[in-house]
Amino acid sequence: MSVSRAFKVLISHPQVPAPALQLLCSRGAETIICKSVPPSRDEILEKVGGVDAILWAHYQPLNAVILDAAGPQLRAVSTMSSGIDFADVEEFKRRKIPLGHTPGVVKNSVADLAIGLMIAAGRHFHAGRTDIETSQWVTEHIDWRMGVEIRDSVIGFFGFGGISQAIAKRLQCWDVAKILYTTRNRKENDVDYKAEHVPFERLLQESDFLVVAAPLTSETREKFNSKAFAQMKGSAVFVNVARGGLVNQADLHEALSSGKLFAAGLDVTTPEPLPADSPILKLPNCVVLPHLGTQTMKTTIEMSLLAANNIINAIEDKPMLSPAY
Ligand SMILES: O=C(O)C(=O)CO
Repeated sequence: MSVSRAFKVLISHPQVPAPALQLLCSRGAETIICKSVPPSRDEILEKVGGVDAILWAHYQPLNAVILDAAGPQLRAVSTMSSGIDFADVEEFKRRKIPLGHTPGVVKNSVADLAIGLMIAAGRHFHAGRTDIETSQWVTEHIDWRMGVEIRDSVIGFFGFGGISQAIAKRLQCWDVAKILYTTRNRKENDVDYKAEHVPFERLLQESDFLVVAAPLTSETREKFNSKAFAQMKGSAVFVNVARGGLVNQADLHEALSSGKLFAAGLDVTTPEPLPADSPILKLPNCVVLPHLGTQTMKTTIEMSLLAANNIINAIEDKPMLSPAY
């Protein structure tokens, strides 16, 4: 079924995959595509006036300034992301503008990457590479670069949404000792993953691998700070695939450099991009990636299609497939 009249959609980034643009066009959309990479706020503000919908394909602030510039006819916005900490959700609610996002389709690629970080951090990928580059390859030492294994480990999740569940699903055949998670409320489907809902303190104290995969909110900001790291095992591996803001990075640096924490794997940092001289990059026991969680073509196409379908539904006065509020 096609919508009854043509509608205009601002595409905030020129590299949004073609299938999403084709889908929108097949449903009567005129797409107005921004050309700048990285996206230019000036270009967005110049082109957004009068559009019916916006496909927001990056992490810049999505706030009243954009909504004002778009105008009162705006009927739908969807991000191409799971996290929406860059969007002023209260402003969308106040204006009753539907806002969509794409959590359901990011989980698999982020889960793969999280397991990669658990292993990369637990098994010294970063330090091992540096050892080769600095001719410190000393295999004759039996205790050289001893790592920790996922097998027989307690895996803890802070947040137990789609990403954590996708990781837990993958780990079912890794012979883990136990899966724990902390969320505000117990998840009914935790039995599917043999996962136990525990208070935050227990999660900290018992996890051998602690994976952060929760939204950044005022409640979760810097939840992982010196007080939290002090309660974790000295042999623990800390992994963050959510947002850098959940972690006090200076406190994490201190915990890693003082040996209070064994290792960390980070796909997200504060700030992003991380400056090349950031102290966290100098730590041998910290693997840092430049926010690559969803960087596969398969997932990027799925995200763009879900964002396009969110917009089409809202324009057709139907609920978005994946509403953010
Ligand atoms: O989709 C998101 O919000 C991500 O940050 C994926 O890494």
